[in-house]
Amino acid sequence: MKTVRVVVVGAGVIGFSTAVCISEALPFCSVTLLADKFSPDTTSDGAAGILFAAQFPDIPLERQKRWFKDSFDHLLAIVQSQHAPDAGVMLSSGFQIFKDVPAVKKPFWSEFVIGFRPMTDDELKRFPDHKFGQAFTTLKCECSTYLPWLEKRFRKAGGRVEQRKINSLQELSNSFDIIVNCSGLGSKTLVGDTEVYPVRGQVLKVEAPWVQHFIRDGDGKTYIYPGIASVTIGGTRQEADWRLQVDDGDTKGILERCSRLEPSLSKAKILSKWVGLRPSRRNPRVERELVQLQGRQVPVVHNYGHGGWGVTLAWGTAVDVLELVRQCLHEMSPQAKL
Ligand SMILES: Cc1cc2nc3c(=O)[nH]c(=O)nc-3n(C[C@H](O)[C@H](O)[C@H](O)COP(=O)(O)OP(=O)(O)OC[C@H]3O[C@@H](n4cnc5c(N)ncnc54)[C@H](O)[C@@H]3O)c2cc1C
Ligand SMILES: O=C([O-])CC(=O)C(=O)O
Repeated sequence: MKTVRVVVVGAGVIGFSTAVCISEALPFCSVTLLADKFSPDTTSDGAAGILFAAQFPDIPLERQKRWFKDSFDHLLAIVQSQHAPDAGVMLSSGFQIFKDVPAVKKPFWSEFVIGFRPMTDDELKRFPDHKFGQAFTTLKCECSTYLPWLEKRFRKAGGRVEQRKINSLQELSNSFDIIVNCSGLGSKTLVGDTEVYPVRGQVLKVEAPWVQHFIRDGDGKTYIYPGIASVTIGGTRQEADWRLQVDDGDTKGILERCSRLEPSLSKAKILSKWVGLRPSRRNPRVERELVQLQGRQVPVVHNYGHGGWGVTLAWGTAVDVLELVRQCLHEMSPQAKL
């Protein structure tokens, strides 16, 4: 089969996962990953990286389960291999706690994480403001280590990397046969998607090696995630807020809320403060379409809009994109064996 030129736009966790998936599975494709920002300057780099998810309203639950399971199994296999220390992935055990008993006590992903169970009354005593809790072991994927590791894996599979900003998909249509759009919040301007919007999140990294378990308030605004070299504490969820500067009021609020859950954190040294804009959308967009570019129909596969769950869903949605790229290839060349 003739070499098919594929371009993946985006060097965050969605772009690199997708590029690795395609380049490893389809060796007759030449894959280029193109982006204006690379690690450590993407949104993905600052994410806490905990594998955890909320349910999207209009995506079939079976598909969301598959996204979660594929990602979990992929990262768990890394943890269980000799690559774990280089890839920045670790197991993480802890608690999600609720001030009021939630309507759904067993989220859809509870069957994929390890040892999911309700917290005991004894465990809940530590959190007098909370009435209910879930204990489980999940994974934490630190993208500032994971992205360079994926990039090496991508290059090993023959992938090429280029740093530049694209103002329109037209710029790519002469050089590539298939365009894969993983540009996150950039899709707002790149493909004119008015549905994608920022949800600002601020987090701090603190030195607190004695904190061994994660604690997440079910409201999604307060969390403590021990990581490989530091503990990420957060956070904020500010819709349609484009500010990338650290806000001192948010820093104070994060320290107060987290110290209420884990009082020893008031003594922890702050190592860094960070703000990122979650590429949010009612549902992530994982689909293909034909776009008229420079007088011809070009297959474009989209994979963006994962909001606060991009690290969690990256590998699972990349597997779907691989299937969508296969469908594009089949339409371009129905006789080819893929
Ligand atoms: C505070 C915070 C905590 C988080 N914690 C978690 C967590 O614990 N678990 C979890 O699963 N998720 C978490 N997230 C969410 C996660 O960070 C995102 O869902 C994820 O990073 C999105 O990845 P992405 O690759 O789509 O976007 P990005 O990482 O933003 O990457 C987008 C890429 O597209 C490129 N690009 C965009 N436009 C163009 C253009 N026109 N031309 C060229 N390149 C372009 C950019 O340069 C960049 O390389 C968190 C987010 C925040 C802010
Ligand atoms: O909500 C969490 O636990 C972490 C996260 O994904 C985010 O801040 O977006």
